[in-house]
Amino acid sequence: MHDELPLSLYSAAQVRALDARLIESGTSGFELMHRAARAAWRSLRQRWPDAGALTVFAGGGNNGADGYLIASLAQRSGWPVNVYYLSDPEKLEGDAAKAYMEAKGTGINPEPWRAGVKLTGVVVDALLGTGFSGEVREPYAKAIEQINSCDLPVVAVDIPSGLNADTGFVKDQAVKANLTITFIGLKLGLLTGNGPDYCGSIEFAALVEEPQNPADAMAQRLAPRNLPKLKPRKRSSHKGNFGHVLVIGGDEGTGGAALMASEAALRCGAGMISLATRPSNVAPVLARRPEVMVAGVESAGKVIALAEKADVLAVGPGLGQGAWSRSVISVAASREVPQVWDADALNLLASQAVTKPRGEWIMTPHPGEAARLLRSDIATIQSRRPAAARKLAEHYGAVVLLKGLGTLIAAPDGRMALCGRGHPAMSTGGAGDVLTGIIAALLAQHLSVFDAACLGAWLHGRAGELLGQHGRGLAASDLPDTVRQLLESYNPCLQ
Ligand SMILES: NC(=O)C1=CN([C@@H]2O[C@H](COP(=O)(O)OP(=O)(O)OC[C@H]3O[C@@H](n4cnc5c(N)ncnc54)[C@H](O)[C@@H]3O)[C@@H](O)[C@H]2O)[C@H](O)CC1
Ligand SMILES: [K+]
Repeated sequence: MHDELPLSLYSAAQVRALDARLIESGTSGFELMHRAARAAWRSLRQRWPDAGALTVFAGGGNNGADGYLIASLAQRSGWPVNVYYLSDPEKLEGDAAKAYMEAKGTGINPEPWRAGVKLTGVVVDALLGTGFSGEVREPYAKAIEQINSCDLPVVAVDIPSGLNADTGFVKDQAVKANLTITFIGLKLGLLTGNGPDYCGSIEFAALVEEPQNPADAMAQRLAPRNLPKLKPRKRSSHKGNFGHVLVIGGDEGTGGAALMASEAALRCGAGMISLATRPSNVAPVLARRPEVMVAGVESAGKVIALAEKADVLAVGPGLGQGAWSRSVISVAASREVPQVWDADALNLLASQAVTKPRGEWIMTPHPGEAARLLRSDIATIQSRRPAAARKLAEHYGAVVLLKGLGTLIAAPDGRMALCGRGHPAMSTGGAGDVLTGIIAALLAQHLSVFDAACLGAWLHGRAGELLGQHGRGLAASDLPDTVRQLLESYNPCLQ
């Protein structure tokens, strides 16, 4: 996966600002373009050394200019090159005009793109980069369709054309690349939403030596080198040092969800785990996990006593939304201890059947729950994931873990992280309940709400990848053991 990529993630506008700063500080834009073209050509040749030919689709801006320069490099290396332009290059200005002239100077004869032109070798998508906005206009849309229908390798320059670099959203169509080489700043949209499906593998070229300043970026990508850590355990430790998690959930018939959350909290190191659930779930939980202090509760009364002993609450797994659910969740809302709310807890909050908790808390909505919480719809949420996560965080005063490809973690103070880990095999019942338990255990072991959400997301996603290697049929209850091993390998229990 992408662990060698930079940690800072940028919007297109932030990259353009970085660009401008580099140019102001003396590096010419044309020089940056040459560096970009050389980096792209180097990656392309490494990946397809025997392709022997290039077909470049050039747009009407500097992304197109990159394409002209890449074509020049290929031409000089003896590869036959076809360049098809989507905007009249004679109208290009500044550096882009210079790039076009350079291509012509190497004997390239760019032609206007039209449907049915012949594609050979490796296809280079230099149509749209950070200057793309709105919906892909014609004839770009048809050119993208032709690129996507050819069975040749496709390299996207900076961004797959048609992909929104800030949100990872694709409105109609975008280039489906085998490889994306992106420059100066890694764009957030390449790693979230539709981005991973369109980028193929991602390579990054900084083009300059200057280290990146995270303050300039929109988000930080989570990787082993920047993950939050639990403190090593003293030999004199006892279970009270590692917190008492109370899971509130498990309506009739959904006790398994509450059990999985409890099991995950256990496997992630919480000192004690209690579970407040429907009485009918008590026996099966005890049978499976005697370590979990399970109590059958009919309504809020008994939950209050349990909640008073808990350091952390995990609310929602298998909770349901009926009268019993509304009664027991009201206890959580009244408590000040750190909490993680998921699933039906969020649905009850969205329907205003309960108020949000009083203390620090984390919500872990999937896009559907986020839509309900924002009175919106899934398509809208997915079209602006970063903004949706941020809006939820501000509105509810919570750390928001917005699930979906490229999980986003947003804090009310504006911090944002992205977890690129995960696997399609994790699309299985219970995976979310396990995440809730993991996060609760990390809160119980004294991580902050933002750090617990970040580390929890990463452990969960990475464990899913490891188990996903065995294909479909990943059972959510397989995750906690793998998470436990991952945690130990990344953050050893003893000094
Ligand atoms: N020093 C630099 O600037 C460097 C830039 N790099 C490359 O340049 C692009 C950004 O170039 P820019 O000219 O700002 O924009 P684009 O080329 O991405 O796009 C502008 C181009 O696209 C047309 N357009 C915009 N939206 C649409 C749409 N919805 N449908 C159709 N056409 C659209 C617009 O009319 C213009 O013609 C950056 O990505 C890099 O590739 C260098 O790599 C580094 C130095
Ligand atoms: K592009």
